[in-house]
Amino acid sequence: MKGQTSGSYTIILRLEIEPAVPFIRIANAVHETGGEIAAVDIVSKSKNMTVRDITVSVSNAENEAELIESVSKIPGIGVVNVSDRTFLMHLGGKLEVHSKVPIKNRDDLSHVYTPGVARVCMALHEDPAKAYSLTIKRNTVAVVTDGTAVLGLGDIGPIAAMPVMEGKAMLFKEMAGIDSFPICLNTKNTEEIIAIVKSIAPVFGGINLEDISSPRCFEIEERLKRELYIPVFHDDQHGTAVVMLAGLINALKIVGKNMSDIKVVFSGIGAAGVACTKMLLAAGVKHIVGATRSVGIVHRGAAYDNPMFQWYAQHSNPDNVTGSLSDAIDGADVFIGLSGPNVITVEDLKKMARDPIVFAMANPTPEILPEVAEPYVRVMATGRSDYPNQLNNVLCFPGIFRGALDCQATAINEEMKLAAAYAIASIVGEDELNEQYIIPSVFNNRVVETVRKKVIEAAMKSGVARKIPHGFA
Ligand SMILES: NC(=O)C1=CN([C@@H]2O[C@H](COP(=O)(O)OP(=O)(O)OC[C@H]3O[C@@H](n4cnc5c(N)ncnc54)[C@H](O)[C@@H]3O)[C@@H](O)[C@H]2O)C=CC1
Ligand SMILES: CC(=O)C(=O)O
Ligand SMILES: [Mg+2]
Repeated sequence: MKGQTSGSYTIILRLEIEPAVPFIRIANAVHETGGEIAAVDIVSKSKNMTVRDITVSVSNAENEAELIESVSKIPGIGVVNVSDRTFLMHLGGKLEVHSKVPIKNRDDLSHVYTPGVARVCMALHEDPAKAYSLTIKRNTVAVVTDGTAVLGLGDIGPIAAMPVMEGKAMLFKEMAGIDSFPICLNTKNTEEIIAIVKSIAPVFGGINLEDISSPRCFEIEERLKRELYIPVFHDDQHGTAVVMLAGLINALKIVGKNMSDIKVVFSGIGAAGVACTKMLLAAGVKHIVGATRSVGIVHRGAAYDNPMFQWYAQHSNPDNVTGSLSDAIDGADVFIGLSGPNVITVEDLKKMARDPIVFAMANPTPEILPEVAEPYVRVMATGRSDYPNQLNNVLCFPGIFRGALDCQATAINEEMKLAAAYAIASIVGEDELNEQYIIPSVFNNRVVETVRKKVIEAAMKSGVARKIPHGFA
């Protein structure tokens, strides 16, 4: 089946090719099945046989099978092996622990371990605050999940969640130099999760909650924030909201509209949808309507089991309209998708107000694909790295935690989140801003430092910083 190929679905075909077979036969077979050749390498060459690795982007598993069959049918070609680059990068996991001090002899050993270590233990026993200078606490964050809302894949459990959590830990390290560790819990019980996180908290300078489904995520975060003295941050709520706001600040400049005048429609009222709604309300948006697959447009007068839907009904939908997502989108200036794949259509986009802004942020498959939506929208963004305008919480969590850890903040509060959003938006200069560039790249090395600086300033101003880092007065 042909479809859109993706840089993240890449296979490597190792082929034995007899000399009589022209390469164009292979290229045609790949092309005809919808694959795209990304690279060709020679592994070995002899008089009778050339072994090549052909790296090919495919659209899905069905496309992969079709492509392999088509190539293997070419006379004089043998398919030796097929490997998947994404899986190869996960072999053995993506993280390891390094020690900072070499242990080469007994003397080293007696300092880093017993007997020397005992004196350090007793110093910490007398003054636990010294953990920030004498242990890994200063620079270590726990990435905690129960595997119940992993990307848009849903409740796939703690083991299946590991690759995402290892990925988040890598991003903390690569982007912000923060050490972090994936902690995937084999329980969905709210009280158990709270108790476990509180029990492991002594090791960590911060807790990043990840991919915990709503509405449990709200209580878990609220309780941990109240009961711990280190920052607790549910990334899917606040990291997403910060980045979404940054994107919207810039997108509105392009279309010449104000926060206070726009109508925003949300698909998905889970962790991310609720937090983004709160962030927009704080930023001055007055007209927000939210819908989900299960209950349609959330409105006053309906009885919802989910307590967050009750809250949502009270704080959105000023005209108290009812119906489906498709009804809600009528006349909307902005669509924000934090739900699941392919939930809106071109017909829905045609009903939006002038210069539609569409943030289809569901991962890995957005609410509508950019190539489908683009002819009908002015600004299009997704959560993915293979399209322009990547609105993904990775733009926020490394920098916001870097700032919070550096000033030993007791919390990450609203002031710090707003500061982070404006910091991210500010990186795209007025002269650079355009429909394809509303948000800086994840690889823009100014992002983390700019967010860190503004977050530290906001933490100091709002009274949650316990330490004034060097360079801040
Ligand atoms: N781009 C980004 O940075 C981020 C994107 N997300 C994406 O947002 C989505 C929701 O994440 P969370 O709020 O953490 O999950 P959640 O489980 O807390 O909430 C999901 C919400 O989406 C709705 N939903 C799920 N599948 C749907 C479908 N096929 N059609 C319509 N509604 C559907 C549910 O009813 C619920 O309201 C996921 O796809 C996730 O990958 C989440 C966080 C960050
Ligand atoms: C990006 C992210 O955190 C998510 O899709 O869940
Ligand atoms: Mg997430």
